[in-house]
Amino acid sequence: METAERDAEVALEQRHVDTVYDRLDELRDVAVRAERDGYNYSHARVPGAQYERDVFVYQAAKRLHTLDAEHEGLVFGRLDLDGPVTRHIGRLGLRSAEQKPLLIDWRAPAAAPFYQATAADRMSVIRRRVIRSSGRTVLDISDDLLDTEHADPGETGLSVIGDGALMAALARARGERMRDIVATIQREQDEAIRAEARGVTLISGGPGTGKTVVALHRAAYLLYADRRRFEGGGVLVVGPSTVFLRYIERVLPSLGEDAAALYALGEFVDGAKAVRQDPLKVAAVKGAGRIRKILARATRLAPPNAPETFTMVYRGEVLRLREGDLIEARAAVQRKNQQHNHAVTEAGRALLVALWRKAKERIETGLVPAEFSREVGHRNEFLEFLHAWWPELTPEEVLRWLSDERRLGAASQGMLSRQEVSAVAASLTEPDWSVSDIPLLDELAGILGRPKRPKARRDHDGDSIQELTTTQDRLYTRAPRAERGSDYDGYAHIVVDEAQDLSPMQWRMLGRRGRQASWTIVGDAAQSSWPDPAEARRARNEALGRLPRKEFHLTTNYRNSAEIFEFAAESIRRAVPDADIPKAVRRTGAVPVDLRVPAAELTATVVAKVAEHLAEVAGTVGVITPADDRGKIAAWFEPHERLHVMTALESKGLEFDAVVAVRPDVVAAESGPQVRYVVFTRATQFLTVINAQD
Ligand SMILES: Nc1ncnc2c1ncn2[C@@H]1O[C@H](COP(=O)(O)OP(=O)(O)OP(=O)(O)O)[C@@H](O)[C@H]1O
Repeated sequence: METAERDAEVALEQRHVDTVYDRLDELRDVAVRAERDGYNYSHARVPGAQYERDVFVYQAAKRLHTLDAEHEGLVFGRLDLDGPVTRHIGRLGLRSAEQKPLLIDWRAPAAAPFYQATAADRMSVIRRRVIRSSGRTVLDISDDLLDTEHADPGETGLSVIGDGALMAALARARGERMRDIVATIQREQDEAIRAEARGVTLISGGPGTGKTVVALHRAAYLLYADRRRFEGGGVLVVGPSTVFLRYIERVLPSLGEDAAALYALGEFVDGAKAVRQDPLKVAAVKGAGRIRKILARATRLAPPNAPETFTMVYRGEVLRLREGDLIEARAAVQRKNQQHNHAVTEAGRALLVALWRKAKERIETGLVPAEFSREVGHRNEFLEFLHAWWPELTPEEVLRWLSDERRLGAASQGMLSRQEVSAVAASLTEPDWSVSDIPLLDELAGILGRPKRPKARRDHDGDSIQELTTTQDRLYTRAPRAERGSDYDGYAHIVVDEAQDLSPMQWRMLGRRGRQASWTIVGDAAQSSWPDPAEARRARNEALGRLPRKEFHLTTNYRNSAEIFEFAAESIRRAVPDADIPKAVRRTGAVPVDLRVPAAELTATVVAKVAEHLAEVAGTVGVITPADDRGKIAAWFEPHERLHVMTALESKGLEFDAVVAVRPDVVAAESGPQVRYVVFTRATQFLTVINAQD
C-alpha cells in the first residue's frame, strides 16, 4: 500500500482521535468541578445536604474514574456503513457538546457489526477499520473490506489499508498482565460475549481460544447491558490461583468496569487465604462430596478439651454428671438438629435436665423444676461449665481437630482407608491452609452456623467515618470484595474460569454464593487435573440448579504458534483421543525443541536455554516445573523481571513468549498428561522441552 495514502488515512483518524480526547478533557473538567462543588455544598449545613453531597460527589468521582481508566487506546475502530454512515468505536461512549455521537461504546448494539459482520453477512458494513494508538497518537490502521462487490475504492471513496490487525495483536510480546482484546474480538467470541445474561452460559474450547478473555469481556458487557442489576448484586469472577488473578485483574478496569470481585479458589474464607496445593491424593479426598459426611460427624464429636464430668452442690447435696450422662446430654442436643453455634441454649437445657435427674435422686422434698432451672441455670459455675462443654466453634478449629488421626478415623469410620486417614491428617498439621481446605472451612461454616456474638466493626465501614474520608477516597480505596465479604451470597453473575478443575466441594462453595446468579462457565476438559470429572459434573449441576443453559464453542487457538500447538496436540491426542483440538492460526517457523539429557546435565541445559530465550524474546519467559522441584529450579537463576519459575499447576491460564518445560514427563506421571498439555500450551513463540534420562 502506498505510504502517502496510508499517511493520509492515519492523519484523518488522528483528527478524529484529537476531537475525542478534547471532548474527554472537557468532560473531565466538568467532573472535577462537579466534585469540588459537591464539597462546597457540604458546607451549606442544610438538612439532607450531607446525603445529597455524597451522591453528587460519588457520581462525579465515578465518572472521573471511568474517564481516566479509558484513556489508553480510547478509539480503536471505525465502521463505514451503507448510507454512507461512519461510526467510531471505542472503550466508552462519548457525544459532542451538540450531542452528536463521537464514539460508540464497543458493547452498544450499534457497535456489534464491528465484531459480527463478515463478507457473507456484512450487516451494512462496507469497511471495518482497526486503529492502533499509543496514548493520543494514532500509530497505524488496518482495514477489512466487506463489500467486495464495491471493492473499487473509486466507487465507495474509501481507501483500504493493510490487513491483519489480529495477526499483529497476536504476534505482540506478552507482558505481566493480560491485555484486553476489544479491538480484535472475533465473531464466534463476540457471540459468547453478547449472549443473553439469563441462565448459564457454557463456553468450551481448547487451549488459547480466548476463553478467559471472552469471559472477562462478557462480564464487562453484562455490566454495560444491565448496569443496575449487575452492579447492584455484583459480578464474581473466580480463577484458579492468585497468580492468575494478578495476571487478569487489569483487564476488567481497562474495560471500564470495577464492579466485579475477583477471587481465587483459595480466597473464599476471610482470614484463611490459601495458596498451597495438597498432593493430588489428599486433594482428591478433600474435594470429593463424601467429605461432607465426615465433616458433619466431626462437628458432633465432643471438642478435644471439653470437660468430661461436672460436679456442683445444690441444697447441700453433691450433683455429679459423669461421662455417660454428658454423652447422653450431647446426643439429646444433637437430636434437635440445630447448628452447633446456635444450640447453646438447647445444650444448657439438656444439662439442666441431666442435673434435675440427679437432684431428684438425692433430694426428696421441696423440689420445683422451674425454680431449680432458674437457680442453677444462673450460677457462674454452671455457665462456665456449659461454655466449656459446648463452646462456640470456628470452622478452623474443627478442621484442625482432624489433624489428629484418631479423631479423623472416628469421624470417617468406614469411609476412608487407613492410608487416606494418615495422609489427610498429616496435611492438616501444616501451619497454613491448602486450596482444597478452603471449601471444607466454608462447608463447616454452614454446618456450625455463624457465632451470635456481635461482629467487630470494620474501620472502612462507610457511614461511621463519613467525616474522615471523602466519597472519592472510598470509591478509589474500596475493594469491592471487602465490602461484600467473602461469604456474600447475593451475586448477580458468577464467572468461573478453568472450570474443568473444580472439585465437587469447590462447586458447592460457589453454589452457595450464586443462588440468585446467572453464570458464565468456561473450561476445557482436556486440560483437567481433577480425577473424577463425573462427580464434579454432578456437583456443578447441583450448584446451577434448573437454570436454562446455552453453549458456545471456540475453535481457534490465538495463543500458540501453529508449530507449538501441533506438538502439544500430538501429546494430548495419545492420552485423550477425543480432546477438543482448536486450530492455531499463526505460523512462525520456530519448531519446538524436544531434548532428553543426562540427569547431570539438566541444570546446565535449562540455564542455557533460558538465557537463550531471554535474549530472543521481548516479553516473558516461563520455566515450568514438576510440583516438588520449583524451589530447587528457581534457585538456578538470578532474579529477572521477565523470568517466571512456577509449577505446572500454577501455570494454568497463563502464557509466556517462551516456555522451558522442565521434566514434563514427571509432571505427566504426577498429575496426568492433561497437565503436561497445559504446560506445552503456555508458549506463544518458543517452546523448549527438557526431560532427564534416568
Ligand atoms: N480476538 C482476539 N484478539 C487478540 N488476541 C486474542 C483474541 N482472542 C484471544 N486472544 C489472545 O489469545 C491468548 C489466549 O487467550 P485466553 O488466555 O483467554 O485463552 P484460554 O482459552 O483461556 O486459554 P487456556 O484454556 O489455554 O488457558 C491471550 O493472549 C488472548 O489475549
